[in-house]
Amino acid sequence: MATAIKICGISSPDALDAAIAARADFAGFVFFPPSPRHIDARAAAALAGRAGAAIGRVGLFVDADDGTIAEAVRAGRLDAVQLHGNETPQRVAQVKERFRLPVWKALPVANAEDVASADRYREIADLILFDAKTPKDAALPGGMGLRFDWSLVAPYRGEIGWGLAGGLSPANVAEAISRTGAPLVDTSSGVESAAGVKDSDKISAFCKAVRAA
Ligand SMILES: O=C(O)c1ccccc1NCC(=O)[C@H](O)[C@H](O)COP(=O)(O)O
Repeated sequence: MATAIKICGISSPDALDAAIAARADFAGFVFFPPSPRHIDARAAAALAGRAGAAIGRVGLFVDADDGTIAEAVRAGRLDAVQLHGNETPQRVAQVKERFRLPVWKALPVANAEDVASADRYREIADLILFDAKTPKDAALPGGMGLRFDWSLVAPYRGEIGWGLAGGLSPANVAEAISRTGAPLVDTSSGVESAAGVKDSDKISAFCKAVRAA
């Protein structure tokens, strides 16, 4: 089966157009003000209108309240909600019940126990996104271009879908897929020219590399 592609942190029409032209499956919209990729509801609405049905829209939140998620779901016409903070299985279940959308739970990975913790979200989350664990004093809990030891997820046989994130780029994504068998890959800073600035050529190269893998 083809590996699905998510380009996270889309915040401009050019980046959105590049992701669609490169036939990425999902555009990630970041609703987290400290991020250089943060967009507000107005920008999300404009991007959603431009995207139409050409690409799936995943809203990324970090320990957000229902009001924040509701506004973004409406404005960005989101197809899925990605929870990238310390959300418990109970909180994931609440968000799923309240918004009636697929919920992706990001899990920070530094060791085998972190991967095993995905089991807590079984029958609750729709997809687990394994991402690199950021240092305690990091500015952001994701989107830092850090990768983790891919051999940790290679044995993962969870019952729900999963994806791989963290430091993926056009140069390493083929190797990441061949070493992990990830059904979905997610990148952000690996397709940027500066923090928060997506590079259309890198988006195109990333998607080509995934399809060639
Ligand atoms: O991208 C952000 O700014 C961000 C902020 C807060 C939480 C998560 C964030 N990004 C999460 C993603 O989905 C990224 O694609 C993932 O962490 C991989 O990022 P990168 O290592 O830069 O490819």
